[in-house]
Amino acid sequence: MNGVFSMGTTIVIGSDHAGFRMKEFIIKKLEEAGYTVEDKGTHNETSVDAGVYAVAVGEAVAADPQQKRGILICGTGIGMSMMANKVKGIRASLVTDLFSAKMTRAHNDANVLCMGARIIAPYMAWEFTQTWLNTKHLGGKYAKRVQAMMDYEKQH
Ligand SMILES: O=C(CO)[C@H](O)[C@H](O)[C@H](O)COP(=O)(O)O
Repeated sequence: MNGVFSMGTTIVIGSDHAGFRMKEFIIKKLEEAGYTVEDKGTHNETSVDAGVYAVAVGEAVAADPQQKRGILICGTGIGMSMMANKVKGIRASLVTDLFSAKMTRAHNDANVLCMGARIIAPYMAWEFTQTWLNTKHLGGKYAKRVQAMMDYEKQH
C-alpha cells in the first residue's frame, strides 16, 4: 500500500515494559480515531524482552502487508527497530521528530513505526503516529530505492 493509511488498515502494536504505558495511550487514540488495533502485548509493566514483541508485530505485518502496519514502543525504540528489521518484509523506522515521521513514509515507505517512551512524550508520539499514518509514499525514484532494499533482502 503506497497511499495514506485508510481506516480499513489494521494497526498492529507492541511494546516492552518501558513502552507499555505509551502503548496503551496510543491504542486509545487510534481507537478513538477509528482504527482497528491488534495488540500483541506486553500487557503490564513487568520486565520483558522487547525483541519478542518486535517479532510478533513484524511477522503480523509481513504476513498481511496490504492491510497491516505496525507500531513498536520500548524505552528508546532502538532495540525494537533493530529486531523488527530482522523480519523479512519489514521496513521499521525509529522516529524521534516530526520531520522523520513524515519522511520515513514519503521516501522510505516504512511499514513499522518505532518510538521511545523514555525519549518522547505521549502526545508527541501521537503527533508522530498521525503524521506517519497520513503521509503518502511518493513513489518514483523513492519506490525504486525501496524496491532495491527489498531485492537485496530476497537475495541474501
Ligand atoms: O532498546 C530497547 C529494547 O531493545 C529499550 O530501550 C528497552 O526498553 C530498554 O533496554 C529496557 O531497559 P530496562 O532496564 O530493562 O528497563
